[in-house]
Amino acid sequence: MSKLRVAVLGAKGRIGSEAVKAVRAAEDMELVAALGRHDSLDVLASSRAQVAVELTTPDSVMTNLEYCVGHGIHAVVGTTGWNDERLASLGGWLEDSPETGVLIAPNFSLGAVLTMKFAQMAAPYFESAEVVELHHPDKVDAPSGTAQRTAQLIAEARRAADSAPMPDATAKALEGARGADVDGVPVHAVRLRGLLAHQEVLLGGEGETLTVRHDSLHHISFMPGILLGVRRVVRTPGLTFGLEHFLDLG
Ligand SMILES: NC(=O)c1ccc[n+]([C@@H]2O[C@H](COP(=O)([O-])OP(=O)(O)OC[C@H]3O[C@@H](n4cnc5c(N)ncnc54)[C@H](O)[C@@H]3O)[C@@H](O)[C@H]2O)c1
Ligand SMILES: O=C(O)C1=N[C@H](C(=O)O)CCC1
Repeated sequence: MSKLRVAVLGAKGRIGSEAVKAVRAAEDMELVAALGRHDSLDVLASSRAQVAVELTTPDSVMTNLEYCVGHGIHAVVGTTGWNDERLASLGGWLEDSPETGVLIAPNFSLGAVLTMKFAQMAAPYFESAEVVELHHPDKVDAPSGTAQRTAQLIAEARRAADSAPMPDATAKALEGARGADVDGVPVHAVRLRGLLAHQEVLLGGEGETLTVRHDSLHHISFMPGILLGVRRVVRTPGLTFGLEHFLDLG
């Protein structure tokens, strides 16, 4: 069976350099290109890449994806910065290239995907829910893509259950003290040397709390998800948002 021809964009970055190693080590894949910020995207076409693993920065990801989708190159995207406007642009490009698949995964680690799932399941059963994400201080965006997605899933689950508004008597606060409001869910971001990527979902009800915590301690934690994404995206046209769609989580 022929190997999947894979390119990595952001190949010199923290996660990109780990992805280069993971693709090289995968028996069913061939690393055909490893692009940095100043490399031409035309290397993707000339190297006949079938899948691009996009691990760059929020200011680069859209240009890269427009090129990939326009050239029928499937993409597995870990880069953050997604909003409705960006998703609509991507949707338009995919309409013009209906056989191309794009996976956007706010988090590739299994534990983080499960954290989001558990938070979504638990949210309707508690009065209060807040998200705390903790990352290394070189991260350029806040709150994390994972925390934003987690908050959206909590909000969707609470809406579906017709939950009452969360109790919060705060009448006076320093700006930022209650975190960012993501779809009505407070999200707090910590940046601390020594950390990599961590998240706690705090849920509270009368007389009890539930905390769901996940820790990525090394970038290797994201690799099985990236490789799974590469294998699945080539047979999944259109946009898939979230690695959970490629996992059998019930
Ligand atoms: N989804 C996940 O599981 C996951 C996990 C870790 C990081 N991330 C995200 O991945 C992104 C990268 O994170 P990082 O910590 O590796 O950052 P980083 O700054 O270490 O790496 C980004 C790399 O991309 C390069 N780059 C920028 N523009 C480029 C372009 N046009 N073409 C090719 N390369 C380009 C930069 O020079 C840099 O080397 C961030 O958005 C981060 O939040 C996602
Ligand atoms: O280190 C990062 O940067 C990470 N980014 C993603 C996010 O913003 O959720 C995933 C976790 C690590």
